[in-house]
Amino acid sequence: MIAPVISAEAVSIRYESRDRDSHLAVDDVTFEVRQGERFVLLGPSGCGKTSLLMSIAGFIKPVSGNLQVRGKRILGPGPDRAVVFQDFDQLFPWRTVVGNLNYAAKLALGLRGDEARQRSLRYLELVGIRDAADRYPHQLSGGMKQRAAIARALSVEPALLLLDEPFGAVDEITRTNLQRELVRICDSESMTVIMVTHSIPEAVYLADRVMVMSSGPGRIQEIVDTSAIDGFGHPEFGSTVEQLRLLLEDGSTPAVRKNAQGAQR
Ligand SMILES: Nc1ncnc2c1ncn2[C@@H]1O[C@H](COP(=O)(O)OP(=O)(O)OP(=O)(O)O)[C@@H](O)[C@H]1O
Repeated sequence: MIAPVISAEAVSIRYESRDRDSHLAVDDVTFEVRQGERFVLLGPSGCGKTSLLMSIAGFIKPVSGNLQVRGKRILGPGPDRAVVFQDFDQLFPWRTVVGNLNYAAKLALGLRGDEARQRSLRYLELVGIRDAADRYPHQLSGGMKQRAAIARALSVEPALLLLDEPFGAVDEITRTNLQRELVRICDSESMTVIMVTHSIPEAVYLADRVMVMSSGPGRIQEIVDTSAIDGFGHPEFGSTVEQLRLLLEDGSTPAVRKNAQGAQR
């Protein structure tokens, strides 16, 4: 049997600090993410979504539990996992925007010269900043930097893409384009995505499954199957958004609980 792309078993994350007691951010979380799946983490601010994503990226070590990528324990970051952070400053400041993408194409795909540049420009076009290709990161707005980081991550077509609220700073039209493009690329490349968002409609649109977390410390509340909903116009789109909203607000609703149980595949 093929190992899941990500397997988290009883994972807990704790922050230690000198000036206050240690803080349990994520408590005993167990889930799996399969090949080609888009798995979205949804929950109130501070429930540990970013911490969990960063531990999958290999930047944070859980205090207990077992976290594996394709059956191997995660010991640190790796080229199999591309990350787009919330932070705007993710690009190399000494390279132009297209230079940043070219460098990634060289490292990840072995592309150079015109082949790399043409590919990079295609992805910049996709996120709507083709005209800024030859600018340096400090010459871009926050939203443009974020789009460049997304273009760079998508352009190397990683096996696992980790996205932390990637579309928060972009305008509505670009956001819709990026969402659509993400779905297209994931489907055509069978790319696996784990994504944090605060937007319930975005979660329902993008996800195959939504993991709803509760806070204090972060635990899994429900894992809801949304894979049948293939667009904003799907007849169950609105009701699923509403169900997730209620789930976030006050724990659970019977309808969502029933769906979620079916979804625990
Ligand atoms: N470096 C750190 N040191 C100490 N505590 C931290 C650190 N990073 C996060 N925390 C705490 O861990 C908890 C989870 O934080 P995290 O950023 O993972 O939550 P989140 O769900 O991603 O929040 P948001 O939606 O606001 O981004 C919070 O209580 C936060 O204050």
